[in-house]
Amino acid sequence: MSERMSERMSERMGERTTERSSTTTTTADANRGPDDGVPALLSVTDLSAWYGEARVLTDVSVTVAPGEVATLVGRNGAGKTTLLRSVMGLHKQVKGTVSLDGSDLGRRSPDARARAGIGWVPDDRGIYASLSVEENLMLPPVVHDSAWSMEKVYDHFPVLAQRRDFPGTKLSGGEQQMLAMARVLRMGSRLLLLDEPSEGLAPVIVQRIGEIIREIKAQGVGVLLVEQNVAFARSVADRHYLLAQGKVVEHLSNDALAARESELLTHLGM
Ligand SMILES: Nc1ncnc2c1ncn2[C@@H]1O[C@H](COP(=O)(O)OP(=O)(O)OP(=O)(O)O)[C@@H](O)[C@H]1O
Repeated sequence: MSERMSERMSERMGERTTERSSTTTTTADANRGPDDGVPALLSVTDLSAWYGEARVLTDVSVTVAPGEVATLVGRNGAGKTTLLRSVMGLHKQVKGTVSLDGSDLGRRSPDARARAGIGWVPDDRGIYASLSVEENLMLPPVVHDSAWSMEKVYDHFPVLAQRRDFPGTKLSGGEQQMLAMARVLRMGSRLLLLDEPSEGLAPVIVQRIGEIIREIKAQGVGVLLVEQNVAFARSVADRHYLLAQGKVVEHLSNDALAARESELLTHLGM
């Protein structure tokens, strides 16, 4: 693998209020899973982030339990992608704690975080255009014994089996999204960071992506999902963190989000 490709691999593996809330996040909440007795897979505690002098996240705390889907919702610029990038270790100007299975990841590199079980699916999907579907799937290392076999990948994503020899350039947006998700599952990632997986996709493909997220969840994988499409977020997630100006301003159950969907769409520009 060339140095450039290796660098890009690391990037891909790594990467690139109101009081009406039904539940409001506190630091104490962030240290345990959402359900009593369920330890968090991911705990982000009091995370702040900067670009130069500009502070874009302030004391954000979120958790994701195994087999749980939590979303980050909020208008453009709220800090959602920066939070995912910080969890992956791609954004380095941060303060606060990110723990996986109770272990503080400290200053570990994106590559080390990927090896620890965090899978990054960036909004541009990060497919290697010159490589075939199969090569894209085979390139990253297997990092955990829960890694999906190629048979399992093709069983869950039959379209990828049909396209296995196609170069990345010949895939539709939906196929690229499925390939990006399949790639981290083949690695054995236990926590997926998904950045707007429904963006730009036809409704029928969005529906399929939703089915896949529910299947992944049923297998115990945790998902932290950035999503602007509230209906889609509601259809796959258990809980929602509402971000505004770099802060978690509300922590909503799925029912609470549903009850306030039109208000959120109108007032938050989502
Ligand atoms: N590379 C960068 N340099 C400087 N500021 C940045 C950079 N990337 C993002 N920002 C700023 O950080 C803030 C948070 O951006 P971020 O992309 O995390 O928000 P977001 O909620 O994911 O929104 P979007 O969906 O538009 O990406 C915004 O004010 C944005 O302008």
